[in-house]
Amino acid sequence: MSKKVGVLLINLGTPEQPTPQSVRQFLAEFLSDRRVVDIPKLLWMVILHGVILRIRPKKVAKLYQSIWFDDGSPLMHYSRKQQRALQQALAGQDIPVELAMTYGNPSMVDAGKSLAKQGVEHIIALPLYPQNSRTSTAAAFDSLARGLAKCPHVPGLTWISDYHDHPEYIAALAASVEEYWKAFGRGDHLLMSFHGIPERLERIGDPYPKQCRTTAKLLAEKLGLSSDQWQEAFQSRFGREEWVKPYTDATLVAWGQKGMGRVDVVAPSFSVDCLETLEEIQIQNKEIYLEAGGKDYHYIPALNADPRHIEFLARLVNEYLPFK
Ligand SMILES: C=CC1=C(C)c2cc3[nH]c(cc4nc(cc5[nH]c(cc1n2)c(C)c5CCC(=O)O)C(CCC(=O)O)=C4C)c(C)c3C=C
Ligand SMILES: [Fe+2]
Ligand SMILES: [Fe+2]
Repeated sequence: MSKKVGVLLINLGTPEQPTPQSVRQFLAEFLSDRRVVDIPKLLWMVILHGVILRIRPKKVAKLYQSIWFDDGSPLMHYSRKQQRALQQALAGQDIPVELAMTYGNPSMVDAGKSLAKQGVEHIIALPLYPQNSRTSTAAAFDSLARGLAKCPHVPGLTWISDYHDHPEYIAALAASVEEYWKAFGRGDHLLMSFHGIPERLERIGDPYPKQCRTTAKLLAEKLGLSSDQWQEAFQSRFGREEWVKPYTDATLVAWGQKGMGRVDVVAPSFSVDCLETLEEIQIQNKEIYLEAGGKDYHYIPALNADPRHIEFLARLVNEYLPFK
């Protein structure tokens, strides 16, 4: 038995415009998701609507403005590029590729309809999160399930839960670091900065932090780095809870205060560049490091639509093909 297969690339979502209204709409949907914030619902709704959505959108809209591209949000720009490139890579196999966001547009429903129109009866869903967390991957799964609930029938489904230790993913990351070093010289230390999650979630079984540590170790091994040449850290802390440590910003302050030389930063939990890499890592964290006394700081871009990344994604899809 064989059915036509299609690929659904999934990422987080992003505001339509770098304006407070648009950012508020995005944050309201994202931060209302119980997979992302799981404190008691009534309390959280009061904090979210009473405080956070009144203050944060204005501040964060300015940050988006500082990195916005001519054609929109960087996350959307690179996600579209990935979709087109993967579509091309899989064209010979007649496998269509659609893009959907967990929050906002393009929606799961629109992407599903488009795949159905192209005759797809089995979807390979590929969340572009190398490491699996309830706050990202599981949230994407819920969003897909909500989308499918609106469809007349549910197609076959293959869910790629993570690829944090896939040798070709590690090789693509290592090649991007080496290429960067070849073009711009090499720092004394490599900081691998992953998006953080609350520490409490790791204690109750979220596999994400452990998978990040594995990715970091494998990348260091592939690059031939000794333990004093690299470190992993976790960024983008939100709220008052303790998040997984070490924190990226605190690490950079400590390194700067020691008067360390050049630091290179790579972000292996981000498939595409976005606010958290282009603004938080490339702008904010650079300032933090230099102000603390560090000498030089470079951000190594995400894999985005790099040919090696697309080749890896095409291979991953092929490894998960249900009908061989
Ligand atoms: C409780 C808060 C958050 C958790 C948990 C969280 C997990 C998480 N997020 C990503 C990937 C991205 N997050 C991005 C932005 C972003 N993240 C949070 C909060 C949590 N994330 C907020 C509030 C924001 C918006 C910006 C802000 O207000 O500070 C983005 C970038 C989006 C963009 O438009 O560019 C990405 C990507 C992962 C992978 C993850 C868990 C592993
Ligand atoms: Fe986030
Ligand atoms: Fe951030």
